[in-house]
Amino acid sequence: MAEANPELVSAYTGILKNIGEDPEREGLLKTPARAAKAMDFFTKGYKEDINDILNGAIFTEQNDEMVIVKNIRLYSLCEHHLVPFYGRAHVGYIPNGKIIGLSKIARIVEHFARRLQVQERLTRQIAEILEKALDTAGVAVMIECEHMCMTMRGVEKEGSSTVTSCMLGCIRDDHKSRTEFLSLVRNH
Ligand SMILES: Nc1nc2c(ncn2[C@@H]2O[C@H](COP(=O)(O)OP(=O)(O)OP(=O)(O)O)[C@@H](O)[C@H]2O)c(=O)[nH]1
Ligand SMILES: [Zn+2]
Repeated sequence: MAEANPELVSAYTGILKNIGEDPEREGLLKTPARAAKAMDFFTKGYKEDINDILNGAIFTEQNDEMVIVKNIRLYSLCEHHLVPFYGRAHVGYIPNGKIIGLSKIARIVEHFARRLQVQERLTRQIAEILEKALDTAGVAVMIECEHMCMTMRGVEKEGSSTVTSCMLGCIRDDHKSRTEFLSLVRNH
């Protein structure tokens, strides 16, 4: 595994000191390096190129029925508090001559989740990249997450969840497509 980023390591050493801990005690000696590597992983989306995910996984196919990948587990970091929010994404689209490898839909979710986010923007970014890459007839993304900034701190509402959606093209405009998406994702 790559070495930890030295600036991040020293920032975490500072955090340990500032919360009243002793970074020299045995249990914490490697903690700044471990935390730096963990933070690098939580934000790995910044270093990825979306084209590496998309390239080679888009195929010509004359199918115009809705495709849905649901219950894609995601973990992200709230940009306001740097604490996790996590849950599931449901992604659907209606092709318009092109389809994408199914695993790439989960990789797209991962790409945009692994950075500092708000749930609304995450939802929209996933929908917009699919629309752009596939020139879809319609796209729908629904995300349900628990925000730890609302459960383990702040308002402390354990069990509350936030649902966001972004619908584009015919799924936004056509009542039947929208209902089809909603009924398929709710049926789990
Ligand atoms: N819309 C949106 N808000 C979020 C998201 N994640 C966290 N927040 C909210 O961001 C807001 C930040 O509000 P502030 O009043 O500046 O922060 P705060 O004093 O820590 O607020 P509390 O969480 O209410 O204690 C809070 O209401 C959070 O619930 C998100 O993904 N989307
Ligand atoms: Zn937050």
